[in-house]
Amino acid sequence: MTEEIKFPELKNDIFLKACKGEEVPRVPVWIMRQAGRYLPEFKQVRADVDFFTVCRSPELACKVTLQPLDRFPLDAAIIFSDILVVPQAMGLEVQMIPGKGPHFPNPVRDPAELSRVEFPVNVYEKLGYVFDALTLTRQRLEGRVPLIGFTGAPWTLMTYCIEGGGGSNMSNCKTWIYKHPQESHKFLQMLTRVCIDYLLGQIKAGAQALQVFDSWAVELSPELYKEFGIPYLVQIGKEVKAQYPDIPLICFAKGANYALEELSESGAYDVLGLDWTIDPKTAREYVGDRVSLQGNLDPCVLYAGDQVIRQETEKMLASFGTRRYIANLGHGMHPTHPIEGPASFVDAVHSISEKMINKN
Ligand SMILES: Cc1c2[nH]c(c1CCC(=O)O)Cc1[nH]c(c(CCC(=O)O)c1C)Cc1[nH]c(c(CCC(=O)O)c1C)Cc1[nH]c(c(C)c1CCC(=O)O)C2
Repeated sequence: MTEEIKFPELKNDIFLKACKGEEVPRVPVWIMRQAGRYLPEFKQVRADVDFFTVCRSPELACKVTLQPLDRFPLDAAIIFSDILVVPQAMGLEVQMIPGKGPHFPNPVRDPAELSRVEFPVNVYEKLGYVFDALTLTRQRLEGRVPLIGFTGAPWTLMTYCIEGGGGSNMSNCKTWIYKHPQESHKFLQMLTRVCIDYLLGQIKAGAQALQVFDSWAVELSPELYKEFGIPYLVQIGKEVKAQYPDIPLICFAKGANYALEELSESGAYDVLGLDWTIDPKTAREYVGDRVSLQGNLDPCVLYAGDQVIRQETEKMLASFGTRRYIANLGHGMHPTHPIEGPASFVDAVHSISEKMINKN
């Protein structure tokens, strides 16, 4: 194992403090997909370079990670990459088709094809470029804010591997679940192992917090998610925590509001992310004081102009309160969002929450 890398001292730790439920002078805010196509400077980088080439070039990945931070006073950076680098590391081809999204030319349609999936994976060999991007970015951040690493959750990754892309009704993947439950568990367990090694590598490379994205949790019934989703999320959180108890772990299981209670009781995560389909007070009732919450402004609010953004942000803050809370959207930025949207949102979170905290 390599020696621990030396990094610049952290100057803004309010995001890390909120993850652990400590007091903060204002509510921290970052935005899912804060680097992306709504930024002209991102589009400029992408004009000449393919999406996964950006991911594989530490200099470029670092550059686009820092772009939103140079525009907005965000309280955390998230490394520029994609959840689909994990299937790539397992030998599956993934293309990013402009205007359409990810595409697997040869999805794993049948359990007999599991032999095509490379396992075990040496993440240092296959995903070393992500680790290099994290180390470089943490250096270049100069301690401005903490750096978040991430992975897709096993269930969400499995849906892409089997369906070959988004936008389907998950019929192939659900056929696996219903018809081949054992093989489904086998595939999920393989993905879980790689996710754990990948997250541990990200911490060693400089990630100061980690988020697990289960973007397609919403596709499973509560009963199926309990069997095919939650246990793997818990395994990931527990194994990473066993080695790095101080690194905050965030779980964003989009649409699985019914899972909040169980996830909060598992002890595997410090923070649970919410989309906009749940009222903050209801979410807090489910999770008690066991975890911090993150979210959950409807991304479409960012189309509505400064006044509406401030009004909706104020309502959101009033409902979450300022403790054990990280402001974010309920899902990622859209490519069509106006650039003024995040500016108003970030400023509203900071100024309104600061007033709320000073009143107390
Ligand atoms: C499901 C998922 C993916 N990727 C990711 C998820 C989970 C989060 C979510 O649910 O949104 C995660 C992701 N993808 C990207 C990041 C970067 C970090 C950030 O700024 O948040 C993160 C955290 C960059 C990206 N990943 C992608 C882009 C846009 C593609 C481009 O630049 O051409 C970016 C900036 C492409 C991508 N990658 C993926 C899809 C479905 C798409 C197409 C979406 C679209 O076109 O809007 C898979």
